[in-house]
Amino acid sequence: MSKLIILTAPSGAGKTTIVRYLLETMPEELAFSISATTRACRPNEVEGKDYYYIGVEQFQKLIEEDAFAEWEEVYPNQYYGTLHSEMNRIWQLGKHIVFDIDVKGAINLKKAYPDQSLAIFVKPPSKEALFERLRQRKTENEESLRKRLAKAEEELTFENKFDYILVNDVLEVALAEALQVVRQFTKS
Ligand SMILES: Nc1ncnc2c1ncn2[C@@H]1O[C@H](COP(=O)(O)OP(=O)(O)OP(=O)(O)O)[C@@H](O)[C@H]1O
Ligand SMILES: Nc1nc2c(ncn2[C@@H]2O[C@H](COP(=O)(O)O)[C@@H](O)[C@H]2O)c(=O)[nH]1
Repeated sequence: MSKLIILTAPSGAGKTTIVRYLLETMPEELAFSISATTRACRPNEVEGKDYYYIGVEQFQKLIEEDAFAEWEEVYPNQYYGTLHSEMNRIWQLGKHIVFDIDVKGAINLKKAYPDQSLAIFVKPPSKEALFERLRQRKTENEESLRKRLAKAEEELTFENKFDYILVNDVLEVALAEALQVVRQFTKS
């Protein structure tokens, strides 16, 4: 049976880094769920690989058409969502689906697929480390950085809602632990 591996965390905790490693290490078994988003494409990102970049109007039309398995307005006027069509695409490949989604989206997806999903909360070693990682990544301007840090404060209180808490302190340790947990889950 195809399974759902959901990685969630406050912005900057390292879930994209961990997701990329899992996909590179288990390419035959795992595929990434490419979300739709209304946020702008970053210089290092690729349409149809990192996200499907769409406008707010199109996003709202898709909501009305019930095209999303889950969606959230993660930041004001920035929508992100998992399309049913994307999940079907990966199921047709016969692979397990890996998600990189926000905390509320992860809770909703887990509720929708309780028997076949593993929801992993990636936890930074400290708030200071999280803030520093986000600043160092240099993807955000002052305003979006402030919004992400404010939201992170709230999201850090949700860790007990998930199946597994993965502390991402030393990256190599976290990657090895993530791989072990995912291998065990996909075999079960
Ligand atoms: N263990 C670690 N130690 C130091 N830096 C790290 C570690 N893990 C990830 N990073 C770095 O921290 C930054 C944030 O990581 P990443 O982009 O993976 O976070 P994220 O949780 O996916 O954030 P977002 O939700 O904003 O997309 C990146 O620059 C990444 O290289
Ligand atoms: N609920 C959902 N959240 C999603 C989805 N795709 C990504 N995300 C989350 O949004 C934030 C911001 O991402 P960024 O790429 O702008 O840094 C982060 O927490 C992602 O995990 C989705 O389909 N649904």
